[in-house]
Amino acid sequence: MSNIDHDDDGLAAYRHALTTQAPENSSSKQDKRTELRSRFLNVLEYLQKNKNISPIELDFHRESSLTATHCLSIDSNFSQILVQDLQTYIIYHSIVMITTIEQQTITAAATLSDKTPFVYIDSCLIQSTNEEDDEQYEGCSCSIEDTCLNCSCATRFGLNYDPTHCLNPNKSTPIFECNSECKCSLETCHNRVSQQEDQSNNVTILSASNKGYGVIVNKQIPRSGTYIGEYVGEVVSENEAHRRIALTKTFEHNYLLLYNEHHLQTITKTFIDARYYGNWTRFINHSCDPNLHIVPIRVDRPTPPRLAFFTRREIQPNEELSYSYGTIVDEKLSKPCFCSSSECTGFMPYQLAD
Ligand SMILES: C[S@@+](CC[C@H](N)C(=O)[O-])C[C@H]1O[C@@H](n2cnc3c(N)ncnc32)[C@H](O)[C@@H]1O
Repeated sequence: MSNIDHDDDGLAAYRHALTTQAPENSSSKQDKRTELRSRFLNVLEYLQKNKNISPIELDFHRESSLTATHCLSIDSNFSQILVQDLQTYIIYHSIVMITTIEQQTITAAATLSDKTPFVYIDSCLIQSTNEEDDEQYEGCSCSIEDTCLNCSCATRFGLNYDPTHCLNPNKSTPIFECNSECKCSLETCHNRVSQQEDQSNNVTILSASNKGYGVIVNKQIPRSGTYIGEYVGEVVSENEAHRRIALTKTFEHNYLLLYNEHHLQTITKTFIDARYYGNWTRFINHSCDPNLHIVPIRVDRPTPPRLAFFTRREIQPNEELSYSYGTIVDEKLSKPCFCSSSECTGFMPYQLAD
């Protein structure tokens, strides 16, 4: 970075605080959290006193630091990203120089002012009011070493996955995975793919030019049908979804995903909002020629389905992950699309058209 502020009115202490790792001998995650939090609050205090930072920017720093420290207790990898984000943001404002941050995270600074702070979660937040939704599926009668290739869950609607854990390419029927009532184990069962580790350790979140943030893969994903991750967030009602979308300004990123499942004459609609609570998949952008698609999966209960991303083809290192946000394009309501694929229609799908 060439844009460094060299004044040293107490800055050295803050630079030191940000560049050094939390002490290894911190006895617990809680200690690390407290330590990190106090470092960031010190930085905030410094910014407030010494720099001309607007209340909105200050709020952004405060929110990010709290989110980052909160995340530390949930997922240390991701909290690392958020912590880096906060540091990068400070660099962006030429306040301190952090030498430990990777170049690609620095690039992300360009759009950090657009970033909505959020809380990292591993599974959807569901407020169920309908008793039918709480129905637990029966389990299979397999043993703990079974592969479940032919068990009652796996064959309920035809084969779900092949023995290498890839989605059956001919799959068009609903997917039921083995559930908490089954005796089989995560280690040997082939019918628990969306319950296995996702690709979060194989991705980097970075600035994707005029799309805001995006997600690229670090290592090649060779096979079509590979499980990538689950879109998690708050599961909201249709009314609440419309209320939230009406409050979203056109220039803001939208994290509300509507998934329609058509069955005979009925449509099951699932609304998941990852704006305030989500995981890394909330950063996956739209493309008119996407390399991922969403597959609804049932594990314990009928609703809401888990919305799982699977690859549609081989994905190369550094390639951006993308899926199609929908098919309805309204040139008056849709935002311009910057996916830059040869199939690009020029417009983003209008997500909440009904
Ligand atoms: C679920 S968010 C994706 C992550 C987002 N880019 C971010 O920085 O947090 C969806 C928003 O990203 C932006 N976006 C996604 N794909 C885009 C594309 N192909 N062209 C333009 N903007 C895109 C839009 O603002 C959209 O509402």
